[in-house]
Amino acid sequence: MTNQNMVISDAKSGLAMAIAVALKESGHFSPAMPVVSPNGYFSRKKLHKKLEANGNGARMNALLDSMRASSPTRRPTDTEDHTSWILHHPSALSMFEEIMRASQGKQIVVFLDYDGTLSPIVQDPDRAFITTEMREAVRAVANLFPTAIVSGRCRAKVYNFVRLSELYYAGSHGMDIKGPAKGHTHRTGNQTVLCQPAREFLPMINEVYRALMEKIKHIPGAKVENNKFCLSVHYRCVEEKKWGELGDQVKMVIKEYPQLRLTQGRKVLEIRPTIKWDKGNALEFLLEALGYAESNDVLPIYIGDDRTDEDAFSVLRERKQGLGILVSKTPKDTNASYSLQEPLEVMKFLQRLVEWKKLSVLRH
Ligand SMILES: O=P(O)(O)OC[C@H]1O[C@H](O[C@H]2O[C@H](CO)[C@@H](O)[C@H](O)[C@H]2O)[C@H](O)[C@@H](O)[C@@H]1O
Repeated sequence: MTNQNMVISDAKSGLAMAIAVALKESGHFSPAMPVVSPNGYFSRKKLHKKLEANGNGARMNALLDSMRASSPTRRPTDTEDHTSWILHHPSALSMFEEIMRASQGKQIVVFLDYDGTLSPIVQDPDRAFITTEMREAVRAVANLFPTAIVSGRCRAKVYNFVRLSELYYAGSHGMDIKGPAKGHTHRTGNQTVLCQPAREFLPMINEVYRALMEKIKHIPGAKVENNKFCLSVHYRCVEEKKWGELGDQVKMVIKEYPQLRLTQGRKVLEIRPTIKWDKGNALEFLLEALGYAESNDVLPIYIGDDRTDEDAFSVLRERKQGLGILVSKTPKDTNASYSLQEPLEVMKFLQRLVEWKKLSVLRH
């Protein structure tokens, strides 16, 4: 990807705009710089004009822009864009044999995001169920490889959806990790893996949860979800004209808490501690707990659909180890190497992994 031709996801274009605004205001913006349009495609001229038209860039609501941009269904994807993106992020199903060849002699460890990866995205977060077939596919994988669910949801909630005691669960974006029930452990023996690096933030998170509930209760469709060590403010069911107001209320509440930060997911604002701990750290923690911290004999496979999964994809890139697989129907800026289109394809990939392992055991 050249500087001139920078492609970025819808979800990130709002942030890119905000960065461009900041650059312009700081005097560092030049029309010659590569930038991104709200369509996900770079047009230096257009953005420069837009900034000019806005006069004082500070008036632009960067958070609202970003919320708007995080709706991947807003524009149809250009076939050409998609074809070129797929060339760089081929389907993990069509490349299955090649992927498996790379795993020769290595221990596969499977990491799975939940929403949008194992369950389809639905309007009501409390009804994001996985199918029985998907559960069975995950169970079969977990019987053959150490397997973890890494989710933004609180651990208890994601466990209630998945209901498989043989898995590792990393809830609250990896800030709450627990190992499988006794009898299902891999190399961790009988030790309970437990990691809660944000424990001291619990009272603060609960306080902010109450404040947010109060502040947004008049906005129809808005919902705050308490994910224990972090909070999710959902706007999927909020009328778009109210998004600005919702964003303002959230910013107003969290400005009183400098130890908390705001990130974004799919039609959701996430409030989490400023500690440097994310899904990437959770992945590293689990590999270490399994005894593969410095090992070359491991092939971690991480499958996820959201921005927060990018932290884990980045870790795999940095380690030059393993496979990041992005679940997406549309081109997105990602650190993943492969793609799958939707949860149904994730299930097929998991089923194939199981078949492949069983066959390779028979062969040896
Ligand atoms: O890391 P994940 O397991 O992907 O969790 C991220 C967030 O997922 C959930 O919200 C998303 O899915 C909902 C159900 O499909 C959907 O209604 C919402 O718009 C999505 O953002 C979950 O409710 C959040 O708490 C998680 O942080």
